Amino acid sequence: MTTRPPITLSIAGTDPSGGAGIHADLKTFTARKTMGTTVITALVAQNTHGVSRVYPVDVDFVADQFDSVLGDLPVDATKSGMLGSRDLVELVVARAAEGRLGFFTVDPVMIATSGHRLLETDAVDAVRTHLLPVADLITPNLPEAALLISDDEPEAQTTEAMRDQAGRLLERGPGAVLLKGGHGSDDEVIDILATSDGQVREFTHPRVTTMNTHGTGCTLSAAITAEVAVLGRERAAAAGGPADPAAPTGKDRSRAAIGSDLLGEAVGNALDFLARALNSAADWQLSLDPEGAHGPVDHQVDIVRDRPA
Ligand SMILES: Nc1ncnc2c1ncn2[C@@H]1O[C@H](COP(=O)(O)OP(=O)(O)O)[C@@H](O)[C@H]1O
Ligand SMILES: Cc1ncc(COP(=O)(O)O)c(N)n1
Repeated sequence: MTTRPPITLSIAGTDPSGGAGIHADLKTFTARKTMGTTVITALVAQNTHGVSRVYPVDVDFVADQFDSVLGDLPVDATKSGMLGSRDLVELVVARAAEGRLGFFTVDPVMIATSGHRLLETDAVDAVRTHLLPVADLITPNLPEAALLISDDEPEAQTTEAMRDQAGRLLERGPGAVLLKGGHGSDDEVIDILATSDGQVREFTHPRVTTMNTHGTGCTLSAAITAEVAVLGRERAAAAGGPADPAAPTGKDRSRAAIGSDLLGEAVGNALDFLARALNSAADWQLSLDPEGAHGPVDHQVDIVRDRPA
């Protein structure tokens, strides 16, 4: 009998300094016990001080990367991060519609914490109208949620307003919305998960006092994606079902297989992992020029280091 680990895919841009984007995603996929694969959308020169330049990858080469991964490997769950342009958003929508991405998390990355635009303005509408409906889960932060509702929607300032916006985003067609409250300033961070079966869950964590929050959104969406892959395969094995169905896993199929209880468990596990990673790196000073630097979280927090730091 052959076996295989859960397989995850990240569609995103790079971060050579290792804290965000594809780099954060692959580390997280590994830390959360899946085999990570990637489709790279843009090469980004960035570090803990911000983005200096974006070098977009040609659409046809992104398509070739999709063919390489999806033509060969049975992907259990996928996340998208930085897509950059409208053409790339449309390509990802087309690939999602083919039904080989497994459970599909969309992190609607628009602007880096440092303020640099990572999604062209004319691509926002394609995300709203075409990408959201093919997602099983979207994970906007407070400014992204407002912009995905409309150009003049204000950012939510209260938990009630977050619940309301999560509900309105569900109307755009994703299977679930995790509205992240990391951009607030309260002592507690509240994240709201609303699913299309009408359930709403609130997750609360103490705010960690740290400058090292670069890549938290990437890490969280990758961790949720990995958890869904792991839990989904565990459930399928426990139910005696085929681990690798011959038919593609279409949108309806992955939504049906991943109920809101499993998704709630996956989000809870992923947020706990992120809290450990944030706490572990809270006092890190990595940059040669620490003033104003936003360092990464500790993706390795659960992996024993056998040498002194
Ligand atoms: N200082 C912090 N303390 C605790 N959790 C945080 C902190 N900053 C971010 N998080 C967690 O990381 C998640 C993603 O962060 P957020 O800033 O909302 O998104 P993004 O990185 O996409 O802008 C939040 O939902 C929250 O759970
Ligand atoms: C390639 C890439 N994707 C996403 C982010 C957002 O991360 P953050 O909001 O923490 O800067 C980033 N900086 N770079």
